[in-house]
Amino acid sequence: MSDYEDDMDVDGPAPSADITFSAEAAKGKRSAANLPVEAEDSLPWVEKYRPVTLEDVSGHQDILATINKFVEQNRLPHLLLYGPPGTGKTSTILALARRIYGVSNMRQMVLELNASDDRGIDVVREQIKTFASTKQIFSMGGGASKSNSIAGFKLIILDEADAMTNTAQMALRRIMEKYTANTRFCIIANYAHKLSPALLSRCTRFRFSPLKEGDIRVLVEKVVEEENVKIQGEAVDALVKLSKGDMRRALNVLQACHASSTPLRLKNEPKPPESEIKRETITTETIYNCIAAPQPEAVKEIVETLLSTPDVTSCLNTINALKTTQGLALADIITAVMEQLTKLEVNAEVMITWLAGLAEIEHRVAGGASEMVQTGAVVGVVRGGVELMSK
Ligand SMILES: Nc1ncnc2c1ncn2[C@@H]1O[C@H](COP(=O)(O)OP(=O)(O)OP(=O)(O)O)[C@@H](O)[C@H]1O
Repeated sequence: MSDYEDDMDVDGPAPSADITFSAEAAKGKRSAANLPVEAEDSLPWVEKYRPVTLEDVSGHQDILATINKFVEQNRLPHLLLYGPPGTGKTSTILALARRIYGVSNMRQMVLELNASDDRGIDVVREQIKTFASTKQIFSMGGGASKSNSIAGFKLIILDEADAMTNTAQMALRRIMEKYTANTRFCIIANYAHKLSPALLSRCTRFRFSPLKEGDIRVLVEKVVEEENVKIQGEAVDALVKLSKGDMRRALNVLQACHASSTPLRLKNEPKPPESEIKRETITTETIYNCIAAPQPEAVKEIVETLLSTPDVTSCLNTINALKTTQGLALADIITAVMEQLTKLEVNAEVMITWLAGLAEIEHRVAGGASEMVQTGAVVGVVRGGVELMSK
């Protein structure tokens, strides 16, 4: 679009040596594509399997189609990518930057800042100013084409922008206006409602929803094959379900379970060939333990006891015994119990008692209330609903 193309100005002072910027340095996020093979071995899988191109990003077809259209039309508005963690916001913008600039030019053209750093907006402003005003010293190449004029814009990625104060957001608004001539901003946040309306109105918004189980499964199965993970089919099902749309969580849990299923090696012992490593099989139980989610049998026992035992003390003892033996947190028990209760066919009054009661307890637990007292409250709420049934 012409309003983006006309006002490019890449002249300015020579690059300053003292600013630190890198497309992928923030939060230790690095692309496996740029690393030597030996280093890849010790990489967390979330980095090793981070999408390199936009085609590698799972799910979010509509968003990817629109972003691809922007590139084809030589148009790059300011972007806001928001949504829950581990859904591919950072990966998408890095893949887009790679597509626009090519790997070799990214260092010069992309500045990634973590907006929640406590360096303050003044430092951020200074970094942006220096970055935006430095001259572009590369000749287009390495994937970027000369006719592709959006490659002339610098890209500033502001991660975790929702952690910025209101004052910082106001300052950012000004900064965005000032450097629009040769710079585009991509704001990344978990919650759009924590961003000021003034910032929101300057960006084209994309909501990254939790990934579908099918999308998570495809990558998990690929990693299982490539890393020789020994895992039961049902354990993959449990992993995909318990990840709740968070791909980072799925890969981290899989890697942790794989590591714990691999026999320990002595410090100087060389790594044996893959075929000789005797790993234990990862089971559903391993996955539940690693995620620290209550095992389905434990939840079943808790729910059955709560529904069928009028003796409140006995209910409390059952929950407390399971909490101790399985190391469960009350917050996780509440979520699991609620999931089970909502599957029951009961009248509206009972269901409202359960839902409203458990929601309140969860809120209190999140605010630091005593687990012991709140465990009693769970028993009270569920039994209260059961008593209503018999009226
Ligand atoms: N849509 C996806 N397709 C493929 N891999 C993904 C996707 N989403 C997340 N991942 C995996 O999870 C890791 C974390 O993803 P990413 O950093 O893009 O998430 P994010 O949405 O930016 O999360 P946060 O809000 O916590 O910063 C990636 O390195 C990648 O391995």
